[in-house]
Amino acid sequence: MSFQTEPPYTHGSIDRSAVVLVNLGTPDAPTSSAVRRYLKQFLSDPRVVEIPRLVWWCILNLIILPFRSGQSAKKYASIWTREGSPLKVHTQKQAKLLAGALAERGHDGVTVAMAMRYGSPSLPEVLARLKSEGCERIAILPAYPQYSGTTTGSIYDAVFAHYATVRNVPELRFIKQYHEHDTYIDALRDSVLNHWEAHGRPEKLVMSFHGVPKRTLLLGDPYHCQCLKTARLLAEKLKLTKEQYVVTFQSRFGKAEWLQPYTAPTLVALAQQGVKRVDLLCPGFTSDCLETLEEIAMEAKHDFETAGGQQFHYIACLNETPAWIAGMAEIAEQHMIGWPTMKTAPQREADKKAGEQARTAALALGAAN
Ligand SMILES: C=CC1=C(C)c2cc3[nH]c(cc4nc(cc5[nH]c(cc1n2)c(C)c5CCC(=O)O)C(CCC(=O)O)=C4C)c(C)c3C=C
Ligand SMILES: [Fe+2]
Ligand SMILES: [Fe+2]
Repeated sequence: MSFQTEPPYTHGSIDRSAVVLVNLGTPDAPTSSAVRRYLKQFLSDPRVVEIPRLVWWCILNLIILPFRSGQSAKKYASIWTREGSPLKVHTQKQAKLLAGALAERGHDGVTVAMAMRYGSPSLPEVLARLKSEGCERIAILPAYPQYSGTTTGSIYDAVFAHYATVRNVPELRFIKQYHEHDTYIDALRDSVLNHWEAHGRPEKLVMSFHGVPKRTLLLGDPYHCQCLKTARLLAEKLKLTKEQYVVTFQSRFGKAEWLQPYTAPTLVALAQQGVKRVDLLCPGFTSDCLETLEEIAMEAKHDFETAGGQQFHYIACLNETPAWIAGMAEIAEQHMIGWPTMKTAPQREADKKAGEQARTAALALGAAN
């Protein structure tokens, strides 16, 4: 086992801190070949599909990739923007705004980067860049409020795998979950209330989370419980009764049972029961993406209306809303406690001088030897 070549260690160098906002990833283009590349990497992750590897390799390569890549590419094409894939565009903007929010809160010398678990920019390339920029403290901030082994757990795997090749590993902090964090719940509440102020209230609020196989719940994954907690806290902040909202799970993949109730059949049942208007939000997604813009705002809307529903309102994800940017800054800040990111100007000047002195002393020692 050999490690990556380290830059020479220099005494007194000023270490930076970094926050890495990590999202799932998305294809580079809405084409069959780009989607195939993305799906191959994503669906080959044993955290995502827990089927014996050889069996899954055959299913993935012989059935899923040949058929799904083209179908998914058409869906991606329907939501693609001039700037690119919505998931990537939002994550990039969030990272930039988060840097500004941290600076406004008095943090200095904190780099904010964004990375994708699958596709680009990849975690290894971003972590390597941060090292070359002298970031000696890294906080990993997954874009997922609820922990699941399939998402956050997989980000951890990729971070560990990267640093397994590095000799001088930075100090690492991992933000595991923020499903009950006040700033997150408040940001969700604000976006629902803003929507209601502009468009009036629905008969039912549907909170749709991405699904996972039910088996993962039975095997100890906390994701389901965390989704229900988020929903309960949001409902409380909105002062909703149990009859006024419903929690559902979307994006089922394959034939196995996933978390229930499923979103689309629930919407059809509501329409058939005579519910005329539903508002739907996806609290588990912090940025809009294929699963919200196509599967929900287009397909699920169509399902509801075809079954007799009259008004389907999709409430956008938190994206770049100021309340959520401030929320992310607060969450990141709480995980950077003890890091020297809050420095006064005299402290920075003193650090600089101490660094210069240490370098001069190291050079003098080198010359004497
Ligand atoms: C195969 C199993 C899958 C599991 C388990 C899974 C969990 C999971 N996913 C998200 C968030 C997102 N998923 C997205 C797309 C997507 N998800 C799967 C499959 C599983 N997800 C597939 C095959 C796809 C690709 C699209 C398709 O072909 O249907 C996205 C959107 C990506 C984008 O480019 O916009 C997000 C976001 C969570 C939160 C989660 C478990 C909690
Ligand atoms: Fe997914
Ligand atoms: Fe989907």
